[in-house]
Amino acid sequence: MEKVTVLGAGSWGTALAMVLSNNNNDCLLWSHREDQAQEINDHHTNKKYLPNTSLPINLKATSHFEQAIQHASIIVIAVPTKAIREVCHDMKPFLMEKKLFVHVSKGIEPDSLKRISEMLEEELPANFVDAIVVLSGPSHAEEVVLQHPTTVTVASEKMEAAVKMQDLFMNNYFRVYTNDDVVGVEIGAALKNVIALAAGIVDGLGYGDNAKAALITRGLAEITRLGISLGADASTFSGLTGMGDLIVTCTSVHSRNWRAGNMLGKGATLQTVLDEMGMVVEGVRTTKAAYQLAKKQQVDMPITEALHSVLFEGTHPKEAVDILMHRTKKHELDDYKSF
Ligand SMILES: NC(=O)c1ccc[n+]([C@@H]2O[C@H](COP(=O)([O-])OP(=O)(O)OC[C@H]3O[C@@H](n4cnc5c(N)ncnc54)[C@H](O)[C@@H]3O)[C@@H](O)[C@H]2O)c1
Ligand SMILES: O=P(O)(O)OC[C@H](O)CO
Repeated sequence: MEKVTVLGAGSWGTALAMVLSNNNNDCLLWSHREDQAQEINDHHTNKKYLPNTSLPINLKATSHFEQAIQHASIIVIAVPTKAIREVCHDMKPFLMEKKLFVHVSKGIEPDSLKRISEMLEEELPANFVDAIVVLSGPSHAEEVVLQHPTTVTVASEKMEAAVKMQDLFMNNYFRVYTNDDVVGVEIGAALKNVIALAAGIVDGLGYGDNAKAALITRGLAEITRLGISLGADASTFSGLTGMGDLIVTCTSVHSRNWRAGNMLGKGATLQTVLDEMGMVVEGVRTTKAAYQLAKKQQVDMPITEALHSVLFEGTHPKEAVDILMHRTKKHELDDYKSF
């Protein structure tokens, strides 16, 4: 039994805290909202994020940040990308010993163009960091809490830490693989949300399965190109955190990114969509970051560019699809020659 703290009591933090509690760990879930921590402790529910779910009795919650940090030497960070720096910054005064940090967020920071593990490295004092691990893969919280079979990957530059987290999370419904390609895992995790937004848009426009298959396949090609330019291993993108997560996010009604795209495709404005979702839609901010990163790396990312023009430049989704369809004709494998 390990002591573990999960920071962030949204859908994913709560689902992972359930996995850890089911595995008989002493898991403390931190929420920045006192009423939510109280609901979890008193009623074993988290109705806003996981309606109809009974949480394990051995799962405890707190809104006391210092208590949460001091509870464990394993800290799972499950807040949206936008909140990563703030949470790490707030942690600093309470770090008294080396800890193992696992992050499960899927995004890239606009402007700095940093991946999550790079943000953690910048924000957390190195003398208190035992290791940084990323956990990612095709995994909707809604299915994990039903204990439906799910597979994910843990990646770290320190393989023994990845193996330790594999053992901590793994059980009969949650299968965990290891990988040492942190860049590939984080780039796949973040960029699949961009493609999922686009997949939702084409569904919203009523274009159907051919268009979606095209987006997933050509989306994977541009994600792979970007990843390789940043030093990732090409084969990571055909794994769980690449193709696997693209499939689940582009095809599931559980996906907030797909749902947001779907509303956009049906004519809603971005602001209306974000107001109605009430949960994080990582792909919006990551589209901005991916667009900037593609320019910086001089990598051709036409789908990302098209989505950027829809989200931030007022292009109508139908027009963006037309632009993609009228790109210069080419050999299908041209892109792969530079891999
Ligand atoms: N939901 C899933 O199925 C799933 C699966 C895999 C990965 N993820 C990733 O996990 C991350 C979190 O997603 P989620 O689904 O749990 O989001 P969510 O919207 O369901 O919950 C986010 C939680 O973070 C809290 N939060 C927001 N800003 C905060 C701040 N500044 N300080 C502290 N807490 C703050 C919110 O109150 C909420 O409890 C995202 O990067 C997402 O891509 C989600
Ligand atoms: O609901 P989404 O779109 O944030 O996707 C959730 C997970 O990342 C799927 O693996």
